[in-house]
Amino acid sequence: MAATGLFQEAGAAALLGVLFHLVVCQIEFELVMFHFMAASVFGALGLLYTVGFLRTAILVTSFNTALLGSIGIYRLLFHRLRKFPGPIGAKITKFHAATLAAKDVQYYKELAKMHAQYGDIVRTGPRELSVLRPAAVPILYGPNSETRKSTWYGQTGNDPKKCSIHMTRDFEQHRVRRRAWDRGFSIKALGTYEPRIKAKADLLVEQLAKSTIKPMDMTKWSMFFSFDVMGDVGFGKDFNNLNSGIEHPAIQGVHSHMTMLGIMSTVPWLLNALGSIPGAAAGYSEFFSFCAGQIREKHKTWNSDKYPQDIVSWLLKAVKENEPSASPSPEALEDDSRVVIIAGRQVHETTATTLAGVLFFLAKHPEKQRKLQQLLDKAMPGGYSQWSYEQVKSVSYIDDFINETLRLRPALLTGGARVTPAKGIQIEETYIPGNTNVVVPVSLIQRDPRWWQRADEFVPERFGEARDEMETAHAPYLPFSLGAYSCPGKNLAQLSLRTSVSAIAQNFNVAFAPGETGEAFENEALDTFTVTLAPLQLVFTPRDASS
Ligand code: HEM
Repeated sequence: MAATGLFQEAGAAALLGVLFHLVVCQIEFELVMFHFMAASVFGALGLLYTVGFLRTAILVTSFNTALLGSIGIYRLLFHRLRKFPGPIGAKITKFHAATLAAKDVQYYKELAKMHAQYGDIVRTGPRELSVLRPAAVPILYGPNSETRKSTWYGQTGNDPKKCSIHMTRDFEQHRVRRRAWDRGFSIKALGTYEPRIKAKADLLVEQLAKSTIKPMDMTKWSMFFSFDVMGDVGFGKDFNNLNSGIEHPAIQGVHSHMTMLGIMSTVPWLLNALGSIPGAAAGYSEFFSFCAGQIREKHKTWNSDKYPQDIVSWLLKAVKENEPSASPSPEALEDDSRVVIIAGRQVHETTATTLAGVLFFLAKHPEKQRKLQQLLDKAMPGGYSQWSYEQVKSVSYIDDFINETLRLRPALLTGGARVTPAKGIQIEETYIPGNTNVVVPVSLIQRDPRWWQRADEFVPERFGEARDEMETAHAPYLPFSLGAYSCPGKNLAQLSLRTSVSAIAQNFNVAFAPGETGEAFENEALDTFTVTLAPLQLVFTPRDASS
């Protein structure tokens, strides 16, 4: 009799598990996963206290087995994406992606294998598709796109009043807040950053001159340059990386967590849930308190008559003047200030990885390096002492070099996922249902030989004199993303890159250090949302001494 009762209770728990799934599969459950997990633990403890261990174990097991079974069957057989091809594991759970990412932290390579096996549109998660078609680019990322930021952006919490612009999923709130950011990147604002960036480039040149004694790891030094620029232009602070040759302590903690984050952020709710556990973000505490301290200091020394000299001051100005574009709370302002250095919870070292990429290609293609140097020499015959940003901008080959680097080595390998509107979207012959997370794998589409001639070769000329011949205008290219959520820092990044690359190419001949082949740098980039690079040992020979 007791056994029958227990059996009935287990059946009821299983039924509850299935019903629970049927209710929650209608909502974005990822965002309340932490609350569900916490409630489950308390519920199980309550049961343990009232009905004892054996019955609790049976009830919990029945509920969870039925819940997971129901989820698995639904996702495989009844889900609106059931007809899309992809690995079975990916159709059932995003932990499949986490397992692939954990292999070598090179998810983009796993994604390439999946596309080779399953075609242009692959189901890479229960409600996620990866689409390798140029037609998808304007539909997902174009200025008129009806898609929105996907669940991935809920990983630091989903309250638009508290999160940064990058994690703001509400379209209207995002649009209004972007104005404060865009002011910090206006032509006039960039004009105030320009001499300070040149000063950092001078410091870098000084340090590189020492490489004749000892090769320099340019993965590291590109990072030092770019963080010093962001310290100055972002906060009005000297991070002192270039002088000391040591990473600022506030960013060390963030850096050491990148691999783990690269893996965990493949599961949209995991970081959100872990981040809700007190103490889980301890690695970030120094960085968080650094940013909070900077805001406090700026509040104290605020002078409303002074033209803002850095990006955070532009954001603070919007707050002080009660602008609609202002960060809506002190928490949101702090999170925004963190975006200057990191996006989401990943280090925002996009400019650094691009600079290191340009230096890699300079060393790998000496003939292209010479071409760049000759063009710079022609524009500034008096050498570096005659350097001017106007002249650098007149050398369009420098932009071609940067663009080609960003094509072959985009700083965001996979790109941001977007969620489709309720009515769905049509990409050529394929209808993609509503409420689906869709991503275009940037690193794959920008190398696809169907749309790029000599796709794997480094040919900067495709963005310049060979543009028509190589049909560049028709090929999918989106290293800064496009549309409403595209990078507001693009012009600043270009300013930093043009300044540093021209300074290096004018002053030095760049070559691989003895024993360095560049292979590890080329092939072992880690996919940690933004990319993490292998070391790159280079030597910089002063040009007047060698050429
Ligand atoms: C070569 C350098 C850079 C590249 C390739 C790059 C690329 C990107 C991309 C692809 C996105 C879209 C991310 C997404 O869809 O989730 C983005 C967003 C963003 N970037 Fe950059 N970025 C660069 C430099 C910068 C710099 C220097 C800043 C200055 C702070 C910056 C600030 C931002 C911000 C605030 C966003 C979020 C925009 C929004 O959600 O509205 N970026 N960037």
